[in-house]
Amino acid sequence: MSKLIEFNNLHTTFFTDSGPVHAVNGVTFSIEEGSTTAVVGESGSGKSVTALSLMGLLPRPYGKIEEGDILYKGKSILSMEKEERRMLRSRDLAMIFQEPMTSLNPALKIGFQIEEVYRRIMGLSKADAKKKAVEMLEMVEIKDAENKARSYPHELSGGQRQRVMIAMALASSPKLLIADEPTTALDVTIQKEVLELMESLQREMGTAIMLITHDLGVVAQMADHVVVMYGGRVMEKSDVCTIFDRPLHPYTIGLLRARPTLENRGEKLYNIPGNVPPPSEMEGHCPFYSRCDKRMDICGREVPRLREHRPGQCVACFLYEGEACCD
Ligand SMILES: Nc1ncnc2c1ncn2[C@@H]1O[C@H](COP(=O)(O)OP(=O)(O)OP(=O)(O)O)[C@@H](O)[C@H]1O
Repeated sequence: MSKLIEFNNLHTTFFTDSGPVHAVNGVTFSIEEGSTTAVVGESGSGKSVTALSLMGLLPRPYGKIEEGDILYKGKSILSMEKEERRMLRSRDLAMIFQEPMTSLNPALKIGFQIEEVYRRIMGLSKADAKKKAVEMLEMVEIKDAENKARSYPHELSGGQRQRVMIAMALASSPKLLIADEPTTALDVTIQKEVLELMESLQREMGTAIMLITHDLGVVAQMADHVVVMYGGRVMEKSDVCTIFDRPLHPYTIGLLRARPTLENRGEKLYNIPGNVPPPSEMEGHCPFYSRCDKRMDICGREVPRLREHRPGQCVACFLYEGEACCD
C-alpha cells in the first residue's frame, strides 16, 4: 500500500507568554492509503497538535511548525503554494471532533451546511448539491433524511449530530479523515454504531482514517496500525496485532495494563504511576523517565531514538538500544 501522509520529524511549538511549549518534538510516522492509523496516548501527548499541524489549524500567530515536514502522496504540504495547500486541506483532508458543534453552525439547517460543501468545494449546482446532501444523510443512516435536512443541529440527538458531522466531512470524498476522539462523548451503544458507520464508509469510499483516541478498545476494533505518543514524541509504532501481542515500550505496556479486559474484570484497574508532566519537564531525556518502572541512568540523560526492533515495529527506549534507527 502506498503512503498517503508522512509526518517527517515534525516539531510544533506554541510561543506563549510564559515561554515556548514544545508540544510535538520530532514526530515521524506515516498513514497508508485506505487504512486506519490510531494515534494513542494520554492527554497532552501531542496527538491533536500533530493533526492540527497537518490541517493548518494551529492557533495563529503563536502556534508554529518549527521543523520537519508533512508530505501528501510524497509531496511537501508545507512547500505547496498557498492555494494548492488550501484546496488539499478542504477537499482531500477532513477532520471531525469529539464535539460536533465544533464543525456545525448552530444557526444553519444541516442540509444547507452539507450542500455548501458540494457547492463550494465540489462545484455542484444548487439543485445537485441539495440532492447529494440528502443522499449523504441517507448514507450516514439518518432516517427520513429529506425532512431531517431541514433541521437545525440543536433539534438532533448527540448521535445524529455526530452522523451529520461525518456526512459533512465525507461530502468532499476526502482521502483522509482525521477523527479526534470522535465517540468519547457518546454512550457505548451509540459509540459502537458511529464506529461501525465510519468503518463501512471507509470500505465504500476508500478513505484513510487517522483515529486519535485514548480508548484501546476502539483501537482494537478499528485500527490497522498504531502510533503510541507521549510527551510529543512517538514511543512505539507497529501494526495493531503486534502492539497488543508483543508491546515493547514500558509506556505501551502500562497503557495496555490500564485497560479493562475480560481477564481483569472486577479487579481494581492498574494506573500508570504519576501524571503527565508539563512539556517543559520532559526535555533532554526520555519523556517517560519520571514514571517508568524500567528506567535506567541513561534514560534521565538522553532522549532515546526511535529504532526498528522487529520488521515494522519501532520503539524509542534504551532497553532496545543497538537496533537500526527508524526516523
Ligand atoms: N493552544 C495551545 N497553546 C499552548 N499549548 C498548547 C495549546 N494546545 C496544546 N498545547 C499543549 O500541547 C501539548 C500537546 O497537546 P495535545 O492537545 O496535542 O495533546 P493530546 O495528546 O491531543 O491530548 P488530548 O487527548 O487531551 O487532546 C500539551 O502540553 C498542551 O498543553
